[in-house]
Amino acid sequence: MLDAHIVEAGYEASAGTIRNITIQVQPGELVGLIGPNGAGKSTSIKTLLGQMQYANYHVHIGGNSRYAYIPEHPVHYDYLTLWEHLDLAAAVYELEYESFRQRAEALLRRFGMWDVRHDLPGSFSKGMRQKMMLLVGFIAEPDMYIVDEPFIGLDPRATKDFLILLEEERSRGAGVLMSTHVLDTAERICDRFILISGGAAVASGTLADIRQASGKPEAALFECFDILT
Ligand SMILES: Nc1ncnc2c1ncn2[C@@H]1O[C@H](COP(=O)(O)OP(=O)(O)OP(=O)(O)O)[C@@H](O)[C@H]1O
Repeated sequence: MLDAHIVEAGYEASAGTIRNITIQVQPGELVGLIGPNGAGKSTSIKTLLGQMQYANYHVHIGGNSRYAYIPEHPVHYDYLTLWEHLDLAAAVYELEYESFRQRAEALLRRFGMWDVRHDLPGSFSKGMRQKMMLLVGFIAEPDMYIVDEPFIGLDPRATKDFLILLEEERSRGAGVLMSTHVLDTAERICDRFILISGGAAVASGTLADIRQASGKPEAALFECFDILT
């Protein structure tokens, strides 16, 4: 489980860009971090990961939990092939080789990347690089996924495969924190939401809680989003 309270964080000590955000994710739960451009979603995620230059926060990732971070913008090593990226992740997570190999093959085939496993990411399209990030994240079967805007760049088939895989991982007990702008999908798949606007949490809870905060008991998530941000 993930339990975090961010008092304040930002790019400079003099100007905190986010403040007072509490993020909790239980095993098997999918929590959506939503908010307009520049609201502070990525900053919140980078704070959890200890990547912000200036941050005053408390974060606890339960027990010996392993987590995977799937970044919004793909990051890769130019001279490692797709397979070598997976192999590197397997080494970092200390996976047993044979089970790693089987899982890697299954994931690569599932996402249509088996035939390009020995290619360098420089030859991949944007969406293929994004898929590579998903595969690197999924390879270790971690206890917690922290995913920053996964949908931009994925085609409908990859989006569907990603959502099915996420569901499987959740039923195994993995928790997920996911930032996204794709509100109709978020409404369908998230258990709870944290709505961030202007660097602070303006509402959080289930869809019913968010509706209540927006004063519209029947509204879709995007209508609540419009009212609250
Ligand atoms: N590298 C940076 N240097 C300085 N300020 C930054 C930097 N990146 C983001 N910011 C500022 O931090 C604030 C929060 O940005 P953040 O990237 O967390 O927003 P976001 O909610 O993830 O937005 P988006 O939906 O556009 O990805 C914004 O005001 C932004 O201008």
